[in-house]
Amino acid sequence: MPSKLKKVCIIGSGNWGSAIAKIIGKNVQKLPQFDNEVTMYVYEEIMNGEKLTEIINETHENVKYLPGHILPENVVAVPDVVDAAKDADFLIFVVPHQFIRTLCSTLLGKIKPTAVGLSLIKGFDQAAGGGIELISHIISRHLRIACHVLMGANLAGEVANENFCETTIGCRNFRLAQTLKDLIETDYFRVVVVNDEEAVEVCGALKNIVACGAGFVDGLGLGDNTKAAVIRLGLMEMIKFVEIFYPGCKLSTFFESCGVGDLVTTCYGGRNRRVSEAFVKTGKSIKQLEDELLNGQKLQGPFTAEEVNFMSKTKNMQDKFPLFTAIHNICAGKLPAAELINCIRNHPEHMVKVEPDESFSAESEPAE
Ligand SMILES: NC(=O)c1ccc[n+]([C@@H]2O[C@H](COP(=O)([O-])OP(=O)(O)OC[C@H]3O[C@@H](n4cnc5c(N)ncnc54)[C@H](O)[C@@H]3O)[C@@H](O)[C@H]2O)c1
Ligand SMILES: O=P(O)(O)OC[C@H](O)CO
Repeated sequence: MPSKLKKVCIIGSGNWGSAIAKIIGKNVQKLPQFDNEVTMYVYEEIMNGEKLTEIINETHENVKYLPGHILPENVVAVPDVVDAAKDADFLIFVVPHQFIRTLCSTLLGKIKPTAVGLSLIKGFDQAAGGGIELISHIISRHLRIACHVLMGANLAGEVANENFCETTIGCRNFRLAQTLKDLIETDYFRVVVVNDEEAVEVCGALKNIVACGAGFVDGLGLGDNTKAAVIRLGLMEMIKFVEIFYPGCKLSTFFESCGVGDLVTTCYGGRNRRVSEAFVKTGKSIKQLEDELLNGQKLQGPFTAEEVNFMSKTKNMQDKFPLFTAIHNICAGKLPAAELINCIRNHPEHMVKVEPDESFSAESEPAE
């Protein structure tokens, strides 16, 4: 008789995938409704002549993407994504966004039709017709399963160190919300669940563009006031983006960990910031720096900036997103980084915002 215990598969084993595997691996051991074994799809690589999956299963350490942290022994590395996912009731998607379509094609028809997805992937993909598509929507559409999201101020290394932080789950299904929270939450990793799924996911994707801007500011040596301006204008463009393309989302979502929280952490401690700073200081390309500095980890910001720019250009809306546009042009080598501030100096957010009511006009006109 098949087991009634719920099985979890983590699709991805990079820096964040491995950190979340550490949490989920421990949590399932405490939750009676879950099977003890957690499968983790590992994109196979050879490290010093040995397969990464074999190293992980023998030493319980992902020596390439999360060295120095021991994963629970019930997390089993599997090199074939179908083998890893086929029996799972919960699929945790945590690969760099550029790989999601291929993985979905491989998984189509090979997973449980009742499986539930949770995407931790920060990014978008281009949609036909000049727009963007949310990663959770790509997963839902391709695999015909529900897919919720988790985004937050969560630098993987700090989470793996068990330093306190918060995260946001976007889930409209009330019953599932509690199960997902139980699966993810620990005493150092606190989860807030909101039902504003799209806004949570858009925040997670767009903050990576802002992080590149913060890195350019650091590379140019402009200091913390300028960085604060980039963070604030970035937040305003994130809100504008959601207002235009995902109407009905809530402003309050931007005050969750997925919003301002993630903007702060990513603009000070993230990989997008670090590579963007080096881009200004060294003059090397983003791709070259990604290869040199990240040891196989992937950047999401420059890709996302390109995707968002493609959409705003197609829809003739570049003037609504001057910061996102400038960051894309700098990443693409079309604009010198030093031009960043000139591009945002006259940002629409700097317009006078006081309404011309009676009291305003009376006080502002000098008396005759
Ligand atoms: N690292 C973080 O601090 C962090 C925190 C929160 C969210 N995220 C998000 O999580 C997602 C995954 O990031 P990450 O940090 O775990 O990954 P990562 O940057 O460490 O990426 C490397 C991963 O990509 C895999 N890979 C390489 N080529 C592949 C291919 N062709 N097909 C499939 N996989 C391939 C590698 O094996 C490795 O597992 C991203 O969207 C990221 O924005 C990351
Ligand atoms: O290192 P980054 O720039 O990919 O950011 C990592 C996380 O998204 C921070 O929450």
